[in-house]
Amino acid sequence: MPRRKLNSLKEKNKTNFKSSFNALSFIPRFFKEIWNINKGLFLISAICRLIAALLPVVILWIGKEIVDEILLQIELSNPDYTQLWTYVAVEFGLIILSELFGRAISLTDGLLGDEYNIATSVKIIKKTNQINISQLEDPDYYDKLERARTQTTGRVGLLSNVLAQAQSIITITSLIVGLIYFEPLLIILLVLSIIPAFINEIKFSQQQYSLARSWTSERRELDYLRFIGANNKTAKEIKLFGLTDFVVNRFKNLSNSYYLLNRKLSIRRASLGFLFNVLGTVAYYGAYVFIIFRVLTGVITLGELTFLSGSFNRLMKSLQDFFARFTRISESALYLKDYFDFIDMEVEDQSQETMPLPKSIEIGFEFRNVRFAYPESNSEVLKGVNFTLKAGEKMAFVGQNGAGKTTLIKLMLRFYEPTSGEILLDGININQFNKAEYQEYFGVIFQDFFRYEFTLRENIAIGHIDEVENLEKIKAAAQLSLANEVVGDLEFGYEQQLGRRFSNGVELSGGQWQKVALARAYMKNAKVMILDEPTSALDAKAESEVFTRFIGLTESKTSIIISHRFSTVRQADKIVVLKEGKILEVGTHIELMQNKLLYSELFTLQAEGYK
Ligand SMILES: Nc1ncnc2c1ncn2[C@@H]1O[C@H](COP(=O)(O)OP(=O)(O)OP(=O)(O)O)[C@@H](O)[C@H]1O
Repeated sequence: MPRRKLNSLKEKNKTNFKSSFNALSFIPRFFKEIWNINKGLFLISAICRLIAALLPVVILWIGKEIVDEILLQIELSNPDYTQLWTYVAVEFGLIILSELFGRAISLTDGLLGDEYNIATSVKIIKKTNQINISQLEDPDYYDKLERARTQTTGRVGLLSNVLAQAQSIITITSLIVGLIYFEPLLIILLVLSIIPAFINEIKFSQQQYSLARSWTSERRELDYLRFIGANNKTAKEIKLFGLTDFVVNRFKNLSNSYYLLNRKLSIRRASLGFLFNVLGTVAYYGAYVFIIFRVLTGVITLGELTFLSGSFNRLMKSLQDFFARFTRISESALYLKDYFDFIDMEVEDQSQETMPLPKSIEIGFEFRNVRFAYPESNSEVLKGVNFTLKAGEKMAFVGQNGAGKTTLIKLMLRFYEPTSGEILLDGININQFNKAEYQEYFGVIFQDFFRYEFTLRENIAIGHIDEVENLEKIKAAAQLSLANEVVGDLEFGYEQQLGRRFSNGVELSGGQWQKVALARAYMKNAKVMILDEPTSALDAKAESEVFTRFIGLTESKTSIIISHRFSTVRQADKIVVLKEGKILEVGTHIELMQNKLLYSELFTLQAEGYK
């Protein structure tokens, strides 16, 4: 396993110095986003930093004046300390001010960071909604989404780092001006001692980013293993099947290989970093000895010694911080690039001229020689499918697992495009309609419907979220799907929190969840209703009742139901039997029973099972 990872590190995403620097070009856009989020707060932060940046050199200079003033007054027979105490008072005031600005900066950074965090999270959620289902199912796109989503804290850190960097530049410039004024030679010593450490930092941070990036999918796997190894949903199976060691070993193997690679890099980074920092300290003491000599030979005063050694020390520290921060910034900027890459991901152009959708369905849907293979897959899932679904007709799809039933629905809903062939609505290719408007036509409950850990009321309202406050409608939908039977057992009725993730949450049984999901279908007055195995977890009596109500309520509606239960299927007007991506038979229950092909075989098998 480790070998595979080492190779993958070499192969994947070899970012270099250039890409680190290139990523910095995203910073202006980043600041534009922050500026747009809260201009006032941003301005306050900038002003506080500007003032705070100039304070160190002013404080050092006052310190010099204090020392020189003390020395001057000591020499005098009739000393006057007014000036001295004024300097001390000013220094005291400045220190308090610097504390105040320091606090103001952390406060504004924190607030801006929070606002930015909220705004980007919202952006990511909205963008995810614009992206095609096919893109979301593609691992490469998913990795991008993952990096954009998980690096939010990194981007917030970037904000204060970049602002601190701007502040640092002003402080450094002011200290350099002071040093040049008294001892220009010291600058050269300073620069020489700091550059190697900077190059070292940049090189390693880039390598560490490269490693982290090339491990995006493995990190997803690690997250997944952590999830299945430690949560209440999988606990039953993990315990019963004794899977703990299996999950732990898999987790350990994967994380160890990352740990080893990262450790190697970190040790090299730390050792070289230490060596270069020692070089900095040597330079500092060299400068110190040099200044002491200058005082001893009477070239500079004791006050100037205080100022120079203070400035040199502060400057060295500031430069070290500056360079370390620079590498942190270029590292975070690479994550920023991931975020902007995701935000800039191309979405389908919705602005094209589209045909108006028919107000009501007159003719119906027609699948004409539809073939389809999932992206990145070589095998065709649908191999030339032809059928019509007339307006108002109730159709059932039947077929063994993997026959292509759900895929047909996904194509009808335009989650994917057929590889060839066409799907028509009232004679017009469904591609011609505005996608969002077209999808509004449908009320769909998928077999893998999501169990939202919201309240029961919200879970039902998901079907038409605008009606979330319309309890009457929600209750009516619950009655039709039998979800009202669930309500009686819940302490807080429709306001009951569902699922175990949050406090007071109650878990429902599989069948109860299905009744709740089914209620969603009744929330919307959709023109086409699609139920993809929505009743598999219901007991036989409940299913028959649910389906009779469904038929009754959707009498004038076009609908499709996918089910493996023939007692349900037989009630449909038309049954489509699929086998390995092809239509084997189409007809009513009676017609198909007379055909004596797959349908009658499966029906008889199931009927015998119930005897
Ligand atoms: N997102 C996907 N990417 C690649 N292949 C997929 C994807 N979804 C489904 N498939 C494949 O397409 C084939 C048909 O799947 P589909 O879900 O349409 O079957 P189904 O008839 O609804 O089956 P079931 O009765 O088990 O629900 C299967 O072989 C499946 O592996």
